[in-house]
Amino acid sequence: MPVEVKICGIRDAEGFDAAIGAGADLIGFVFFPPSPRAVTPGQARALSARHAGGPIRTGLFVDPTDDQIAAVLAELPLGLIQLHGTETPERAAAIRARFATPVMKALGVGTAADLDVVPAYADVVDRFLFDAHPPPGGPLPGGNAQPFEWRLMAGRTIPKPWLLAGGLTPGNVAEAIRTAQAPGVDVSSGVERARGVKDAALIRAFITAAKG
Ligand SMILES: O=C(O)c1ccccc1N[C@@H]1O[C@H](COP(=O)(O)O)[C@@H](O)[C@H]1O
Repeated sequence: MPVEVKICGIRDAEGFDAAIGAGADLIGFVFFPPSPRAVTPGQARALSARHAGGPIRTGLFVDPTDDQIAAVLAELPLGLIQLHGTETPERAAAIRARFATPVMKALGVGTAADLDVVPAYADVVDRFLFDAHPPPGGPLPGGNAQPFEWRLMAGRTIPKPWLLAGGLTPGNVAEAIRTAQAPGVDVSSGVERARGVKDAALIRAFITAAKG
């Protein structure tokens, strides 16, 4: 199976077009205002309309209310809702049911014990994303360019498709995939020339390295 690649935090046409052109499987729009990558639903809709079909449009939310999700879906159909906060399995199930949209739960990994919660989500989400824990007291629960020990994922049976994230770059993604035995990867900081500013050449290099 080819490795799946998600390019997250797309905010402009350069990043969107580069991700599409290089063959991204998923594109992430961040609907979390404190993030330097945040977009409004209208901005995401305009970007998404540049290309019909193609990558799964993923909406990234952090402990969202139903109203926040509804406001986005009113502008832009999403193929996947990414929950990157402290959403419980019950909350993830409720979001999935109410919006009839697949859900990906992001989980922070620092030790093997962090994976103990996976079974609780297995029946109520469609995908998992494994990211590093955020720095204590930091403003963002993800998107911090922080890797975790990739070997913690090796040999694990994860009951749904999953993406490896956290501190990935064009230079380390191939090794990360091999070490974690990851079926997919997700990147934000590693394909930016400045915080929140995607770089087309880095996006192309990342996708080439991940899929190569
Ligand atoms: O990207 C963000 O700003 C962000 C904000 C809040 C929660 C998650 C966020 N990003 C996710 O984190 C992973 C890892 O990011 P990075 O590559 O280490 O910068 C990213 O792929 C997004 O899914």
